[in-house]
Amino acid sequence: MTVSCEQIQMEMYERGLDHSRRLPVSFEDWEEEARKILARGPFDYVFGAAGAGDTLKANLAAFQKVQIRPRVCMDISKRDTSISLFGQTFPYPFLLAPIGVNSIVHRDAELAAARAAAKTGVPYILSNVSTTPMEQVAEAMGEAVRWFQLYPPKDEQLAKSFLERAEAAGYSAIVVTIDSTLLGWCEKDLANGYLPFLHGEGLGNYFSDPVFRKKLKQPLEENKLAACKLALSEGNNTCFTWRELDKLRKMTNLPLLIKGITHPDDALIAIEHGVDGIVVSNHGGRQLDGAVATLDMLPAIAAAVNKRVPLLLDSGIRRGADIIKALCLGATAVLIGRPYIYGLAVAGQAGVEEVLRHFVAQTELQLAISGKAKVTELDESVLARSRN
Ligand SMILES: Cc1cc2nc3c(=O)[nH]c(=O)nc-3n(C[C@H](O)[C@H](O)[C@H](O)COP(=O)(O)O)c2cc1C
Ligand SMILES: CCCCCCC(=O)C(=O)O
Repeated sequence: MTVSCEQIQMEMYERGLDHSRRLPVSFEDWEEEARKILARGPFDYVFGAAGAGDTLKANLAAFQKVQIRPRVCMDISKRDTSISLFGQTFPYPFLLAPIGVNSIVHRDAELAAARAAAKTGVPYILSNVSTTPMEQVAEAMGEAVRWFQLYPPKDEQLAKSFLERAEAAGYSAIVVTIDSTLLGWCEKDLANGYLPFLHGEGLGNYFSDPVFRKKLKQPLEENKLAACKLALSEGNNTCFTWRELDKLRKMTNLPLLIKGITHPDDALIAIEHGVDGIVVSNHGGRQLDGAVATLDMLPAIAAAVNKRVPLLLDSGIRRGADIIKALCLGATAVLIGRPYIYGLAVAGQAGVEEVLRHFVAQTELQLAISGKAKVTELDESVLARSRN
């Protein structure tokens, strides 16, 4: 049974009476706690963005520009935050975004995030560059819903192997990320000289893959750095075009989403190439600095796509209000990124659970106070026309 926003709020007020049990509430406080706990390299890796960070800032500003126009005296006693995607019903309109290398923020890494997602009923998208191999994460999640994110490697046999392993381990959709065929210019990481993959972090799926291991000139244990560099070079797949997407499409019957779309024309091309869903994303401002904010592009993409496939959105989701705004502008669901990683850094699985409970409560509360009882009733009429 799901808990209501009132129950979650009451529990938080009561727990707050006991100072020793307090956890952060706002995104900014989780971030600040994580900053205190983590070493500079890992913190900057998560916090940082490409270049001057203009896109990261634009993502957040785009949400502030949109305002909700509430209606009052509506019957909001029975609230429904559930959505349907690919024939499945999910209790909330959000999923956990694929975020790699969780081991740099907490020793339990992806296992903690995945367990928290499973416990809360939120689908988990496991990153291709997780530290924990996908089979171990699947085992920790039992029957809970999980999707697998792929950075398409240059080697098609390796791509096939990743997809086959994901399907065998019960991942029920594939998210192909296409905005990161080169590493972004992340100034903090360059200044810190910190790229976790070169330390062997985030390569659990590669190191456990038989196709990848066969490609190594020396056994992994004898030359780990060479293996790390090979994995990175597989992921830096600048030859990936729509033709390669066609090949991936043929490799799996699972629903396939493309992540990293910000242009309506690319959304249409992706549909022509058989994708089942689109994630409107600029990678949280970590790739192209100066790129458009995702929320700003959502209406044009939604108009072009015209409900042929579901749209998901990420980059800048910090609170329940952001989720409501994205849904009003045409998203079926959103992905939560940095907020849950800060929860993981601060308190492991319990921290991710807490962050997710806040999103659960806020989504329901914001929905209700907007005057709507179901998230599926949200549309542009709920917003004030004061964008830009
Ligand atoms: C530390 C970090 C690692 C990430 N790793 C991946 C990844 O492995 N695969 C992927 O598709 N996106 C990755 N992303 C991008 C997220 O999936 C998502 O698009 C982004 O976090 C959304 O922006 P936000 O966190 O500002 O809301 C990563 C983001 C961060 C912050
Ligand atoms: C092929 C390796 C790409 C790693 C990018 C990790 C990531 O998505 C991020 O840090 O952002």
